[in-house]
Amino acid sequence: MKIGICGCAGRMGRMLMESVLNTDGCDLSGGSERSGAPIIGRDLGTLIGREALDLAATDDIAALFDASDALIDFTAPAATVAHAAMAAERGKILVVGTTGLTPEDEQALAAAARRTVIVHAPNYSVGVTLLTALTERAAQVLGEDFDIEIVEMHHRHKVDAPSGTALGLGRAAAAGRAVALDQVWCKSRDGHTGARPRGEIGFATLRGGDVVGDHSVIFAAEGERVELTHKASSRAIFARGAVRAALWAQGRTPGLYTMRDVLGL
Ligand SMILES: NC(=O)C1=CN([C@@H]2O[C@H](COP(=O)(O)OP(=O)(O)OC[C@H]3O[C@@H](n4cnc5c(N)ncnc54)[C@H](OP(=O)(O)O)[C@@H]3O)[C@@H](O)[C@H]2O)C=CC1
Ligand SMILES: O=C(O)C1=N[C@H](C(=O)O)C[C@H](O)C1
Repeated sequence: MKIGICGCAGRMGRMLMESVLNTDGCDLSGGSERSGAPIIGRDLGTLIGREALDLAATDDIAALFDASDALIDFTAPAATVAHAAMAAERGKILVVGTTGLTPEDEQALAAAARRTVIVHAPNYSVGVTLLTALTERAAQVLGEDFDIEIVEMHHRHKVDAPSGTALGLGRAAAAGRAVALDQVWCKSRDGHTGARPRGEIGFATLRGGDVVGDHSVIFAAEGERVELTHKASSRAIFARGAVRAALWAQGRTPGLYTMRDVLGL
């Protein structure tokens, strides 16, 4: 399978190229960055500290899509929406890791997925995908006597909050309680907030240093507390999961899939 990487010079883009090159059955077809980026024209192999690959970073997205069976996109919301439209036009598989999408961006992805296969997950690690399934089940079993709080910490460069994973965990908890997350969430607190409403799902965001990604879901009741935690110490886990998702997507019916579909969770 020929896989192209959108945002190839980013923290995840570099990891993704490494992962494609290390995976049997995958070939790296190229990598893109935005027009005018200083990296355009640079060899992708030397970009990740390997031998030259004779593939240059490009801003010619159409050419990259035409050269690829699947694209993996960990970029920024506006770029991801444009890439989804191009994947739909050209019938290419798209694996999206970008977070911070607006509801309108998510609708654009869903529209594109009527014409091609799109996998979209805020976190491609096996551990977080399991944590998501466990969160849904725990919320269902524990019920509203347990207050749910989701705490996340990421590196100082992260631009969106709460993290896509935290919101995904919130959605799973809400699904376990058969409610819509946006009816019960509290994304931050400040000042005289009043007592905590029953049924609320709260979020707390920490940023600092080089933390790859920590997430905890806390179920707190009178007399007991359950905490489910995942800590990522390498971005390689996300990259491996995304490449696995691209391979899984081959031959699927057009639609919008998640990492839970890929892992059967
Ligand atoms: N789902 C998952 O498992 C994970 C998701 N993420 C998410 O992935 C995204 C990227 O994270 P990260 O790699 O840390 O961020 P980076 O900022 O390091 O990388 C993003 C890259 O995409 C580039 N880019 C932006 N617009 C375009 C465009 N139009 N065409 C091509 N490239 C473009 C950026 O360029 P420039 O710098 O010029 O803007 C940058 O090089 C974030 O949304 C993050 O939350 C991260 C880890 C795991
Ligand atoms: O920006 C990051 O770094 C990460 N983003 C994802 C998110 O927003 O959940 C996943 C991971 O935790 C790393």
